[in-house]
Parts: sequence; C-alpha cells; structure tokens
Amino acid sequence: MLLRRVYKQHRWLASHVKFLSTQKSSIDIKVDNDGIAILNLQRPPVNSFSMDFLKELSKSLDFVENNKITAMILTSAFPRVFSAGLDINEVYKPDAVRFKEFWTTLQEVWMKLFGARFITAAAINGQSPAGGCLMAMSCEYRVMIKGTFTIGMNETSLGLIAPTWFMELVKNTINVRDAEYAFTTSRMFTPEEALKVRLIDEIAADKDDAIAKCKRFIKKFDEITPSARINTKMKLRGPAIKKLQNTRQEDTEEIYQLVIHPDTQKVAIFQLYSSPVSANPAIITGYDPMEVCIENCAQCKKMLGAWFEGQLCAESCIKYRGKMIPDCENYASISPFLNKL
Ligand SMILES: CCCCCCCC/C=C\CC(=O)SCCNC(=O)CCNC(=O)[C@H](O)C(C)(C)COP(=O)(O)OP(=O)(O)OC[C@H]1O[C@@H](n2cnc3c(N)ncnc32)[C@H](O)[C@@H]1OP(=O)(O)O
Repeated sequence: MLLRRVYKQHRWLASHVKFLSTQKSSIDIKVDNDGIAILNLQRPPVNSFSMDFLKELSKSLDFVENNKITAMILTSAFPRVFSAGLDINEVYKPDAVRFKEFWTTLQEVWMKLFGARFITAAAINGQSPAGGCLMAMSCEYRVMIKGTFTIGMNETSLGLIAPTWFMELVKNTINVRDAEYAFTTSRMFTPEEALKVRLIDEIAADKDDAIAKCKRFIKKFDEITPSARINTKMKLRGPAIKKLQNTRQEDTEEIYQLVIHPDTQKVAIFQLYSSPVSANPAIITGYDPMEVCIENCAQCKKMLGAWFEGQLCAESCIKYRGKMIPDCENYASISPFLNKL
C-alpha cells in the first residue's frame, strides 16, 4: 500500500518535472521510480555559478526537499566538465551590491546542499575545479569518472582564498596535511589521486556507471532507519552550518575585499579573455596598457592554441605593468611565450 503510494507520487513527480524541464532551465530534474532525483546541470558552456544559476540550484534543492524525494544525484549534462566553479563574470569588476547578493546566495545554496535532509551524491563526469569541487564535496558520496579530468582546489592560482567553510569541509574529508598542501599549491587531482586521499569515494567507467554507483550507495540506506540517518547527518554537519550562519556578513565582506584586490582582478581578466573579446565591452573602453597586454595574450592564445603559453604571457604583463605588449603577428614580441610542444 505504502509502496504503491510512493510509486504513484514518483510518477506524478516525473511528469511534473518533465513540464518544468521544458521551461528552458539550466538544471534538468528527473525523478526515477526509486524516488531518486537526478539533477543534470546544463548551463553552457561549463556550469559555472552565476547568480541566476545559483538561484535555480536553490529552487531545485527546494523541489527535492518539498516533494519528499529520498535522494538526489548531482551530475553534468556536458561530456567534459562537471562544473567550473564561480562564474568569472561575477568576479570581474564586481558591483559591490550585486557581488554581496551573489555571495549571500552562494552561502545559502551551500547550506541547503550541505545540510540537505535527503541523501546526496555527486556523479562527477568531468573537470571539477574550485567551486565545482566544493559542490561535489558537499554531497555525502562522490563518484568520479576515469579519464583526463581533474578535481581540486585551485583558488590560490587565481589569487583567491577559498572560504573558511570550504577549507573546513576539505579538512574534515581528507587529512589535514593533504588539505593544506592541496589548497596552498592549487593542486588538481586525477581521479586516482583523488581516490587515494579520499577526496572522492569511487571511480567509474563512464557517467552511467557513476550514476549506478551513486545509486548503490543510496540503496545502503534501505537498511537504515531514516530518522537515525538524518539525525546523525545533522549532528555531524550542523555545527559547520551554524558557524557560517553566525559569520555570514564577515565571510561576504572578506571575500569581497579579496575579489576586488588588483591581483585577483588581473587573474580574472585573463580568465575572461579565453572568451571572445567583444563579450567584454568594459575592457575595451578606456586604455589601460596592462589590460590591453593581457587582452592580447588571450588573443594570441586563441590564435596559437597549445603553442602559446598564455599564462606566462599574462604574468609578464603583470610583471612589466603592460610596458611590452605582445603582437600575435610579430614573432619577436611573442617568442618568449612560444613553446616547442
Ligand atoms: C553549492 C555550490 C557552492 C559553490 C561554492 C563556491 C565557493 C567558492 C570557491 C571557489 C572559487 C571559484 O570557484 S573561482 C572559479 C575557478 N574556476 C576556474 O578556475 C575554472 C577555469 N576554467 C577552466 O579551468 C576550464 O575552462 C575548464 C577545466 C573548466 C574546462 O576546460 P575546457 O578546455 O573544456 O574549456 P575552456 O577552457 O575552453 O572553456 C570553455 C568556455 O567556458 C568558459 N569558462 C571556463 N571557466 C569559466 C568560469 N569559471 N566562468 C565563466 N566562464 C568560464 C571559457 O571562457 C570558455 O568560453 P568561450 O567558449 O566563450 O571561449
């Protein structure tokens, strides 16, 4: 009787979700007959967290919670990237009010995901740097597919410091020494290395296998009293959530100050310039030699691909304050950044 009711509810959810997913959403939700919601993140090109995407993620988590779904698996609709973390557009030259709203939304989503009463798992089917790693780490179980993908905390390479609550989470998941080394050196782990330090729990052959392995983990809870599971999870995770709740404003202010620091902005502009130049009118107005220098590095990187050391070029712009601007068609000016492959 109970089982029939649960099955009927999930069939209703499945049709309801199909309706939701026709609304051109960045997250596709499907609930299977076992009552497991699969959230396929599909914000092109790399599932980076913009304010809108975070708000949608927040609504999706509410949907799972409010419909008494027992478990959720987070994965990506893209074949090579799970999530690229924060959307660099939210970080580059941020408006103070918007950035603070953005960060507050991010804190909220994290608390919802980390403190979810339903079971959470991540099927990591591609690259997972920084915020992508944090999203996976906030779940209870992580399966990553094998391949040339990496996962890790690369914030320092961007001139950023990961939020304290992210550091605590990693420190509580892998050992303190590995966490310190990984955070300070921006180390990115292959699936095998990540498994060795327990950053992930299993390696899968492909996305279907990763989802199947997540489901196998979720199935373990058929043998466990739901209230015992939930209360235990809350006892373990509650203190970290409370800590952030009590320090939200300081956390936001600290990150904002960090983000607007000139060094961080220089890295952000370089990251942005992997995208078409015309997409960033703020940069092409006004003449700042350092920005033009980095802009040209990005342009050369686009033209010359793997032959060109874009990061090295950007570092040189910063070091010489834009005094030597590379010209992609002038061999002499770009030769220091060409490699022999
Ligand atoms: C519950 C959620 C909680 C989240 C909490 C977050 C807490 C804060 C923690 C961390 C801070 C951060 O996340 S900082 C952001 C760090 N991210 C990165 O450094 C990733 C940078 N990107 C890459 O390394 C690569 O793009 C990739 C490995 C993700 C994919 O490589 P690939 O070669 O497949 O693709 P491209 O590099 O060519 O990129 C394709 C396309 O995507 C654009 N892109 C990439 N990353 C971002 C980004 N972070 N924001 C916006 N846009 C991004 C890139 O510019 C390309 O665009 P175009 O095709 O238009 O050129």
